[in-house]
Amino acid sequence: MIYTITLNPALDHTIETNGFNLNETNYYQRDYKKIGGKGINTAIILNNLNANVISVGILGEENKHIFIEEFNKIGLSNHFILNKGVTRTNFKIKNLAKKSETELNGVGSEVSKHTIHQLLEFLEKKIQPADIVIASGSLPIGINNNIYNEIGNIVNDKKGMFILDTSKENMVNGLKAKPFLIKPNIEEICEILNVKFKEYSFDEIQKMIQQLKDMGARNVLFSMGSKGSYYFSENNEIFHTGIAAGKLVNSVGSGDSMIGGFTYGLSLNLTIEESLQYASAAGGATAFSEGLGSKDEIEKLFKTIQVKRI
Ligand SMILES: Nc1ncnc2c1ncn2[C@@H]1O[C@H](COP(=O)(O)OP(=O)(O)O)[C@@H](O)[C@H]1O
Ligand SMILES: O=P(O)(O)OC[C@H]1O[C@](O)(COP(=O)(O)O)[C@@H](O)[C@@H]1O
Repeated sequence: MIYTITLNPALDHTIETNGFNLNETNYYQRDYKKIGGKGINTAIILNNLNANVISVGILGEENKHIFIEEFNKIGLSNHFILNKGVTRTNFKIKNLAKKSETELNGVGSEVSKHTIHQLLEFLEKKIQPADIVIASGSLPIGINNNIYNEIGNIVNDKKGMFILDTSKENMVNGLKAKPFLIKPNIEEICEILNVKFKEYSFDEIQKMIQQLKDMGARNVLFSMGSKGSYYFSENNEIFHTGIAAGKLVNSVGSGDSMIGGFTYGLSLNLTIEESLQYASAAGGATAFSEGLGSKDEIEKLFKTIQVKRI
């Protein structure tokens, strides 16, 4: 079984505008809302690919129905602990003229100790050897930044495989549980290592990846948006994966989809090259649609992805 954990889900509200000026009244052309949050996005991709996945996490009582209705519609198994208040809305402002995306994410309602305790109890009871557990995203107020370390330790005790996708101190602490995989982009690597966010040479990147491994990461999938990705394995192999060709529609969720595609390959015991092809195909399929990539699109793009051992 694959579990995805989303402690801070979001309703993603995309606003498309031909441009706007700060401190003025502006009008936008179109908007749409999708359920989101990193683990939920990854679970939807895995569900689209017909993998055995359960989406787990915390939802605000007040707008839970929006998520539950969508889970039921797409047939996604789920187990969410309900918390007082509302699940946050994250605004994604797409400037069509400038081809730029600006994100304004909510911090989320405060989560009670009892809620998080219930979630940890559920994981303790359910996780079996060889299960894959993917924990992703930021933390709402009230949750200790050591939580991904705690979850990782539960997964390790149960002999499962732990995958972690988060940032800053949540990642620094989570790395102590030695996750099988992390998938940072350059901005996240800079935040974790506390260095300036800028362009780095490949040699510098390799040193930064080694630092992440020294902190606990076993394998690192370094994603670079439309420049593809590098996979640095625990056996010191390096693979470069190219991207699918297509028209960018909305890249929100591409990173989460990439983790979904890669995990799909892992769950089927595919080769590392094939898993990387699924990772890039899923990321691309999502980038080329308003929501998340469909099975048909991912399978179609899969065949076009080049993976090269460096
Ligand atoms: N415009 C794009 N065209 C094709 N593939 C893309 C595009 N944007 C993202 N992807 C795919 O999705 C992966 C993850 O995207 P990325 O933007 O790096 O993630 P994140 O949102 O976590 O920073 C990329 O490595 C690539 O394979
Ligand atoms: O939990 P965080 O880090 O605040 O991020 C949540 C946001 O990230 C997303 O999961 C998208 O993430 P990616 O674009 O990195 O795949 C959105 O659905 C959501 O709004």
